[in-house]
Order: sequence, then C-alpha cells, then structure tokens
Amino acid sequence: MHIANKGVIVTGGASGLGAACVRLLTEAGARTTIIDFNTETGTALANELGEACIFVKTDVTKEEEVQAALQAAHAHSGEINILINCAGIGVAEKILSKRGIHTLASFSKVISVNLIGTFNVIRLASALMAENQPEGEDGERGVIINTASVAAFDGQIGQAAYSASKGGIVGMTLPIARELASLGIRVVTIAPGIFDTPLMAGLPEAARVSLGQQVPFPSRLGRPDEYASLAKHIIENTMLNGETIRLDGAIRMSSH
Ligand SMILES: NC(=O)c1ccc[n+]([C@@H]2O[C@H](COP(=O)([O-])OP(=O)(O)OC[C@H]3O[C@@H](n4cnc5c(N)ncnc54)[C@H](O)[C@@H]3O)[C@@H](O)[C@H]2O)c1
Ligand SMILES: C[C@]12CC(=O)[C@H]3[C@@H](CCC4=CC(=O)CC[C@@]43C)[C@@H]1CC[C@@H]2C(=O)CO
Repeated sequence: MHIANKGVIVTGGASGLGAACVRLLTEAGARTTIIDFNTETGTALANELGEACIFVKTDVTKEEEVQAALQAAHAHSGEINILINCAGIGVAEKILSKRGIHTLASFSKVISVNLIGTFNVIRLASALMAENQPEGEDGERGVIINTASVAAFDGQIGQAAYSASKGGIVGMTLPIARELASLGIRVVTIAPGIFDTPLMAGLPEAARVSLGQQVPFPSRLGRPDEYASLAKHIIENTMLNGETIRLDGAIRMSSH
C-alpha cells in the first residue's frame, strides 16, 4: 500500500515505538491520528508535526472512547487505511515473592491493555477499513500492524502477565488475517526485542547497558526509528500477511 495521503491511526503513538511511526508516516505524506491517553505528550507531538497529525485522548480498553477516536480520525483523514497498535504497558511481578502472591488485578490490567485493547481497536478499525474502495491490482483496503514482544516466546521471570498478553497478540494474528483476507485487509505483528524507549526509563543505566550487551548483533538497544522502518516496509510490501516478525538483533532472552 502506498502511504502518501493515507489515513493512519497509531495507538500508543504519543511515545516510543508508536511516536516513531507517527513521525515517519506523517513525513511520508500520511494523515495521522495519535490515539493515546497521555495528553501532554500526544498534544506536543501533534503540534510539532502540524496539520497532518491530530491527537485524540483515548484509552484503548474503552469501547466508546475508541469509537469516538476512530470517528475523529475518519473525519481528519477521510479514510482509515492503516492501523498500528503500539499502546501497551509492562509489569514485572512474580507468582510468589516476598511481596506476596501475584495479584489478579495486575494480571488483568496487563491483559486488558495489551491484548484486549489491541483487539478492541482492531475490531472497530477493520469495520471502517472494510468501507474503503479496493486499491491497486490486489484490491487492498487496509493494513493492521500489532506489537507483541520477544517475551511472547522467551518470557522472563516476573513476566507471566506480559508474556501472556503478547502471546495472545501473536496467537490472534493469523486467524484475524484469515478472516479479513477476503476484504483485502492484511494483519502483521512485530515482536520487538529490547528498544530504547520511555518504557525502559525506569531501569537504571547499568541495567539498560547490560540488556543491550545481551543482544548478539548489533549489541545495543534497538532504536524506535528501526521499529518504524519495519512498520513502513510492512505497509508497502503487500505479500507480508498473517505473520509475526521478530525485530531483536537475534536476542533470545535467557532463563534468569
Ligand atoms: N521498549 C521495548 O523494549 C519493547 C519491547 C517489546 C515490546 N514493546 C511493546 O511496544 C509497545 C510500545 O512500547 P514503548 O516501548 O514505545 O512504550 P512507551 O511507554 O514509550 O509507549 C507506550 C504508549 O502507550 C500508551 N498507552 C498505555 N496504555 C494505554 C491505553 N490503555 N490506552 C491508550 N494508550 C495507552 C502510553 O501512554 C504510551 O504513550 C508496547 O506494546 C510494548 O509492550 C516494547
Ligand atoms: C520491555 C520489556 C518488558 C517490560 O515491560 C519491562 C522492560 C524492562 C523494564 C521494566 C521494568 C519493570 O519493572 C516493568 C516491566 C518493564 C517495563 C523489558 C525490557 C525488554 C522487555 C520486552 O518486552 C522484550 O521484548
């Protein structure tokens, strides 16, 4: 799919990997909508990028808020052609620890935002994509890109909730791609390794350096623009569909 003049929605687009996608695709000529619940960072980025980019304060777990955000995006760009799901949270909590037993509330929160939130936006955005005129020789109507994590495959101690949420995103990629194929809508998931974003900000510098050194090559944290570059390629390469692509420098997270 060509990107110029397309309607793009990025959830979690106010920060990190999502913000890099907003920047790259706006610069490529798309009309972009940032869906995020951080008003300060979302507004700042939309203002920086100018008229082609808007921000809509939205919690992806809330059906009504997502509906309203999609209507605003549709009014802004005329069509919804591309969705990138980056909204997500991380927690580290062991099943049993000195702090006690893993709470059900924290498990449910991670699943709600990362997995259910992703599904909520997919189901509502794909309904709008289905209204698009088919484009080009393949008759493409839309592209949906989700964000999982290598934690879906190499989950760490303390990542039961996070890995489950990301494993669910991986698991639903193919069935949704199969369902939407007849409409010309593709579904691809990116599983990032370790990327230098505000999500990592809570880690001490020594821990960040150590994580980067665990990456075989390049031995460093990934850059958000590298994630955005893959997302742009997925949009432009129609043969990519129904797959989860690891973007991780060959890291396989160790068991400890
Ligand atoms: N940074 C990494 O190393 C890494 C690795 C693998 C996967 N990921 C995943 O990539 C995605 C982006 O992560 P990031 O590193 O850019 O993090 P980030 O914290 O910089 O950005 C996440 C954004 O999502 C927003 N958000 C969170 N919950 C939301 C909700 N309920 N509704 C709307 N917006 C919400 C936040 O406000 C924030 O702007 C996440 O899904 C994360 O799990 C990150
Ligand atoms: C991003 C990732 C998973 C996380 O959410 C954690 C992050 C390291 C810093 C963290 C400390 C915490 O107490 C909460 C969780 C988290 C934000 C992890 C680095 C790589 C992990 C990942 O998703 C790899 O793909």
